[in-house]
Amino acid sequence: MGITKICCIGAGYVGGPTMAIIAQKCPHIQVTVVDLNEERIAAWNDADVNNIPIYEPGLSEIVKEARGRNLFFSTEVDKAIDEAEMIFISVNTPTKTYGKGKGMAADLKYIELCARQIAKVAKSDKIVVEKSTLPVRTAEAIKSILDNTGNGVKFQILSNPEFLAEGTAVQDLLNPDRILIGGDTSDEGEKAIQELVAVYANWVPVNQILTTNVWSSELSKLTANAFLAQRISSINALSELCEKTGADVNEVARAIGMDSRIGPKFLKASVGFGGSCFQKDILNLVYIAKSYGLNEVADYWEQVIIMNDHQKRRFSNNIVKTLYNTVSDKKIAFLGWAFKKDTNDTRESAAIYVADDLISENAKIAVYDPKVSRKKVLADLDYLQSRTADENVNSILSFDNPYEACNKAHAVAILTEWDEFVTYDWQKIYDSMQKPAFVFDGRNILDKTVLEKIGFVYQAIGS
Ligand SMILES: NC(=O)C1=CN([C@@H]2O[C@H](COP(=O)(O)OP(=O)(O)OC[C@H]3O[C@@H](n4cnc5c(N)ncnc54)[C@H](O)[C@@H]3O)[C@@H](O)[C@H]2O)C=CC1
Ligand SMILES: O=C(O)[C@H]1O[C@H](OP(=O)(O)OP(=O)(O)OC[C@H]2O[C@@H](n3ccc(=O)[nH]c3=O)[C@H](O)[C@@H]2O)[C@H](O)[C@@H](O)[C@@H]1O
Repeated sequence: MGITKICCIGAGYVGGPTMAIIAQKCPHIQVTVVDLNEERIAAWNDADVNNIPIYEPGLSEIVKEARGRNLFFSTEVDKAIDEAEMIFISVNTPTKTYGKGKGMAADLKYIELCARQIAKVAKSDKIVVEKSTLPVRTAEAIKSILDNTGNGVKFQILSNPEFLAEGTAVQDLLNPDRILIGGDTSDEGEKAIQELVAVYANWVPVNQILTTNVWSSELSKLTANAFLAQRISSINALSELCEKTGADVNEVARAIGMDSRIGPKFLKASVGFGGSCFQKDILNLVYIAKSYGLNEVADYWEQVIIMNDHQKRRFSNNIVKTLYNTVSDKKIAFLGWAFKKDTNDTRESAAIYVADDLISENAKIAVYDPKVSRKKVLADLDYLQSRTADENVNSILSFDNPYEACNKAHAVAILTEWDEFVTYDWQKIYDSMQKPAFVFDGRNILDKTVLEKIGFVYQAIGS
């Protein structure tokens, strides 16, 4: 038969880019991305594609090509559900902030709302695809809602987790390492799996499309994120030991990464990993393990988060200690606020926690990030509820120009690895700063020899 109409619920960091690529690669399929957030949909529809709500290299060009042809953004959720043969659920699944599992379990209220809405609206058979990252066995709950509250139409539920990383979303979607599709092992389930395989096969080699049972697929997503984050916490744990022993973590990472069994990726020591998913997904994994009574399994994975929190705190403590045990009323310039380069996303960024610690010590934080607004920085700090919004406003200075951010600062802290930071005129920055001028490089991107020659006191992670 072949799918001709797709709907995606959730126009966020995953739904938007993923559907843009499907639309680009499958001109014969009409793709409608819906969201309750009117402002977000309006931004996706902005006549100037540079104003789409998500910054990803290469994305605006693809949206420009497909939008209005076979890619649509809308707030008419019911209409899009009704028309589509295949519905992707790509809504947020944050950590619960209330009730049972607070601070650990995934909050599935948005997922359940989607399932209920699909059940209410659907008049013809649908394939429902879990694109959001979900706890293992969520498909069971979705199926129960669809089958028991629907209009008697038949639903097939597939799990199709997304592995894209922000900042490289377009490339990751165009050339994925693999596409994972989990489904029911019945004949109908197999048929649904093949419908989704056929969509991806428009650009992904079929031998890279992996099909599994639905539980393996759901659990593989949490497992992949746990393994990736674990590598960062492992190298960050060693960075502290390097600082004590005279070893250099970059050299250690290079040496172990050349072992083909270990491999070179995800071994970059840093101020700590951020992003909307690593922490949330590991906490979710820990919660699931605990709920089955697997306490050793839970403790094992929880250590990845404990180490990451330690790494962020260690960075801020070191700034205070090095600046003669007080940062009160001192201007500390933050280069970078996003959780990694090439994205405007700040969720769980290490910068937020480091700034929070320093503001508690009465520091003034001067922020420059090429893609993050002052509004976002303040919202991130307010969310922590460490102090009043007014106090945050008084503690954060925002700049559109990095040289002004660093002017008269006591220290510069690198929080994000934006490429442009390396190209700055560091002599000019040095000349404008208070002396001694300190640089705390939370991303190990600057050249120690060059900076020390200029006169900086330079400290990196793990050396
Ligand atoms: N951000 C990332 O890089 C990745 C995220 N994921 C997973 O994908 C899922 C989505 O993540 P993001 O796109 O980052 O989230 P997001 O927060 O950027 O987007 C989710 C969107 O869903 C909308 N929404 C929520 N409930 C809705 C409803 N009932 N009807 C219509 N719209 C609704 C929200 O308004 C929001 O715009 C999460 O489960 C996440 O773990 C997976 C891989 C990568
Ligand atoms: O489920 C998700 O949301 C996604 O989570 C991560 O992607 P993302 O968080 O966008 O970005 P990463 O490149 O993984 O970086 C995460 C954090 O780790 C940090 N990091 C990464 C690599 C490294 O070696 N060291 C390090 O500190 C980054 O700076 C960043 O703060 C995964 O890489 C994706 O495969 C996954 O789809």
